[in-house]
Amino acid sequence: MTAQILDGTATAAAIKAELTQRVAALAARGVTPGLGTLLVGDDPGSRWYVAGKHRDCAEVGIASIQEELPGDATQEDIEAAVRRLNENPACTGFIVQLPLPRGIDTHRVLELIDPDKDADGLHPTNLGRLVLRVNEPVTSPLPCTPRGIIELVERHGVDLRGADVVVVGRGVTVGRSIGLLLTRREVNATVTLTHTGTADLAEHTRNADVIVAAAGVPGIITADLVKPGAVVVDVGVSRATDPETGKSRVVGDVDAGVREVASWVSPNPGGVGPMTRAMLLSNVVDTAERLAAS
Ligand SMILES: Nc1nc2c(c(=O)[nH]1)N[C@@H](CN(C=O)c1ccc(C(=O)N[C@@H](CCC(=O)O)C(=O)O)cc1)CN2
Repeated sequence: MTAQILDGTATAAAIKAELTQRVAALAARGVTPGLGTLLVGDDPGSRWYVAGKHRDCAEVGIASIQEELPGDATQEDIEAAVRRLNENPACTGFIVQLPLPRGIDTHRVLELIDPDKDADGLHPTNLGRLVLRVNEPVTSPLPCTPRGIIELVERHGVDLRGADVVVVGRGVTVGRSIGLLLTRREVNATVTLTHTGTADLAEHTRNADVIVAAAGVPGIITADLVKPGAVVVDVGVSRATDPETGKSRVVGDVDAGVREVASWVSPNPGGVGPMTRAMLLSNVVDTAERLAAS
């Protein structure tokens, strides 16, 4: 068996085309959604990611609001910038690009974001809403990567209802939050969360219909850990030097050999990353639509 590809680049492009239509419909009602970003310091990687978010915005017609602070900005400077974005009526939702410089209390900064403007969907209030409102429609921003993973899998025709999903990794952006979405009634999967303290990882993954690999350990998911025909989503982002080109490149958690066993595999890069970006835009458009309807 050679696995089929869960193509995040193509799926994200389709979602962006849908969002372009929704933004045009909002524009016809006099509403322009705006994404704000706060970038602190001059890390080239973070700058590149932020630039990508604004390119995505331009593509679908979302306005861009950019706040930038130098690397020696104080906690107070950063919190003041968050308050400006909270109060800016042109800003429908915003993100604080992570990581923040050493010495900054990141939790304090992130908790200051107005939950209704939390485009990353990771504010404690929004995660708490997902915990508490399990049987109600979601009316708050959703965590982008988990939402992107579910969209990626479902848009390729994979039915998650009743599926046994094993998540590997307990980080906040994926491991901790994805179960909140997968176990909602509209998805109805059963979720096992594994981590570095799991006694026998293989025992869990070998029984899984779907594996979400978000451990950040290159190649941790090898073919012998995968049930034949399972769906494997590669979320891990590590960097390694390519021995042929000498250049740094992204390496995921899923070993190449898994493609011989699985039914579907997400490439990395080109899988979950582009979907996360598309879901950031979706959160902004969803919020703008909710505001326009209220
Ligand atoms: N406030 C946030 N900060 C950070 C986040 C986040 O979601 N919110 N995530 C990362 C960086 N990031 C977005 O900010 C991000 C990383 C990677 C990708 C992506 O599409 N990657 C490509 C591969 C790119 C490469 O080859 O280097 C892919 O997977 O195909 C998008 C966004 C930390 N900070």
